[in-house]
Amino acid sequence: MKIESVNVTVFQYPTRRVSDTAGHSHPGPESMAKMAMLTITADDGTKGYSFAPPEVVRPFVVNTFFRKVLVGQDAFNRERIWQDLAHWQRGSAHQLTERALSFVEQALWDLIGRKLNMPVWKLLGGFRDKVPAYGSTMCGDDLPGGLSTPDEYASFAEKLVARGYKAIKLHTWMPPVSFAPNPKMDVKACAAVREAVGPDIDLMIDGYHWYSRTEALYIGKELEKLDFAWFEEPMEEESMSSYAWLAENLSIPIIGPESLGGKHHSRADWVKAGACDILRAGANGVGGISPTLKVANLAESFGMDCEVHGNGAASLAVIGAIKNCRWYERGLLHPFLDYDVPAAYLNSIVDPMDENGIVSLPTGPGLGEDINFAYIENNTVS
Ligand SMILES: O=C(O)[C@H](O)[C@@H](O)[C@@H](O)C(=O)NO
Ligand SMILES: [Mg+2]
Repeated sequence: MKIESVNVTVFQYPTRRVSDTAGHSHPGPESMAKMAMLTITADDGTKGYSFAPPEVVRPFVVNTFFRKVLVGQDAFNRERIWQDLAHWQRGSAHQLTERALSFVEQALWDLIGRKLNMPVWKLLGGFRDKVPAYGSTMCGDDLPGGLSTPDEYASFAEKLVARGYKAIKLHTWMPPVSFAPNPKMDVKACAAVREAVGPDIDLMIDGYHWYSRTEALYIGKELEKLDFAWFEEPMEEESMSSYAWLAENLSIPIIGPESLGGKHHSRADWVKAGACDILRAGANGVGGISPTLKVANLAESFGMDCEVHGNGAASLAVIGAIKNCRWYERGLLHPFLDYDVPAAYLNSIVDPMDENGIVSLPTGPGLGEDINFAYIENNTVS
């Protein structure tokens, strides 16, 4: 099955998610956003798809890297294609990013799964067809009735538990929110949520990512009193020694790295340095589904869990194939937004959750996205 073409369709769709000046999403007025659908077509007509921000898979990236490496290759030689692209990253002047690599690799997996008429998670190992989800909140805000006070976090947490979630992760306040960063406010939000949901719900925090060691130590010690399940990205992840120091000084599990580059390579060094108790990798951030699987397998070899970063089909493809991931990150959630409503270009969401907080993995071929091709065709902008 030779790869014949790699194409990108950019289309617009309505959204109520806006980004702040640090790139974090919050609810906002409805606006039209743009999305790119990356399509890999094989010589027998089989197609594979992934969705990406248009700038990540812009024409320069597709023409300069994707087409030159993929076209003419056997689509089943996915690892060879991935290695060839990954090696080009060094000489790409930072134009071939981990995220671009992730999205083209995901489309390749989707193509393979569609060709074999099997879900990717089953192709990769088929460990499970269901997974418990944690509710991952948006970052805090200053929206009255939103996530602007500890009590509003507590009230939202109660709603999430009523919806079925058995675990909740708080993204707390970060700049540009006026009073952030604020370790004491972070702790107050965590304490209010623990008070509201009781002792049987797993709680985690993912707060401001640039605290000092002493600020992170203070928060961590307070979280231990609240029996939090993990402490995520409180400091700059480029400083692995800071995380090793923090993990040495706290009993609460430290999880990471999430946003650090270096794919599965950097994560091996984190394990060796004792910089985390739980590994983390996302299929959009470490170069795709296979590198995420490599991180999960590395973690398993050291008796560690690997909590997959982010929601979506690619995350589920990995989680369905491995044992050492306890949760699916379902989010990001906010009181003002209904997560269960699919985006206009999808007929249904890929991660439906029942009243017990269990997400059933997609049974369709490939990544299992229920794509509304007619909508995309009617809303194509380039
Ligand atoms: O806003 C962001 O940085 C991301 O959405 C991130 O917060 C979120 O994906 C995350 O950290 N999950 O663990
Ligand atoms: Mg995170």
